[in-house]
Amino acid sequence: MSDRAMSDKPLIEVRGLSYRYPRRGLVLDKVDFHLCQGERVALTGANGAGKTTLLHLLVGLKKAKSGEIIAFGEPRNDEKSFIDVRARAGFLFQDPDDQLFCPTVLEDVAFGPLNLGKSREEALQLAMDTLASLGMAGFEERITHQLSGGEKRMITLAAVLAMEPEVLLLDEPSNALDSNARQHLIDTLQTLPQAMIIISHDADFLAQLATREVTLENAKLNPLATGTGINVISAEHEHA
Ligand SMILES: Nc1ncnc2c1ncn2[C@@H]1O[C@H](COP(=O)(O)OP(=O)(O)OP(=O)(O)O)[C@@H](O)[C@H]1O
Repeated sequence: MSDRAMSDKPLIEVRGLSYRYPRRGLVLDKVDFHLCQGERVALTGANGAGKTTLLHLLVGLKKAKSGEIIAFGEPRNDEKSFIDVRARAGFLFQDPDDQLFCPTVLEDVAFGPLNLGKSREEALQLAMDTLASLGMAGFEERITHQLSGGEKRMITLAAVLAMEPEVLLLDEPSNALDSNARQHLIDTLQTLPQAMIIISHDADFLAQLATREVTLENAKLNPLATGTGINVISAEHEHA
């Protein structure tokens, strides 16, 4: 089945996207990409290849030098239009400390839903339910900045999922997780309905999750893996 067969209309589509940092060569050179319903796309490439930069561009945290971003059916090119994208695409940052800023875990996880207009009661319930679904019940009153790296990673995932996003953008989600937590994360992500882009250097993690793989090399995005050789899951099979 072709990549597009899951849905006629991609949730996110990028055409000819280019980006360069000041005084640097192109980190992305006319990149084309699409994410459709039902897909879990592995985004791979060497350190510094531009993977995080691409995800930042998709949600407007950086502004492309040229090219188009169409998200949820609309062209996105100014800050106002990207606010809507960020409400609908849950971004798990590479460093949990960039994402956690409230005193307690419960406040951190409830922050997103509150910000999206839920009542305090609804947001707190959603936060508690999400924490429980990730095996993190009991962490509600913990002081966020005192958590271990792996605990912070799971709390940031809860904070993202509590916003009930349509798409997940996960930047190295298995970093800092022990083998039990990592397997629990894999099991959780396998059950989620959202389409997702997963950046990871963990080939086994991707092999258990990804329905296809794209890789960044020399600023170009290629549809086939050159390095990891992960065995991708057939989206057709998964969603039959
Ligand atoms: N603010 C910045 N100014 C200049 N160069 C930057 C900046 N941020 C990132 N870069 C450079 O851009 C390149 C791409 O960075 P990016 O973080 O997107 O890579 P990555 O593929 O996610 O890497 P990793 O796998 O190591 O996380 C790297 O060479 C990085 O050093």
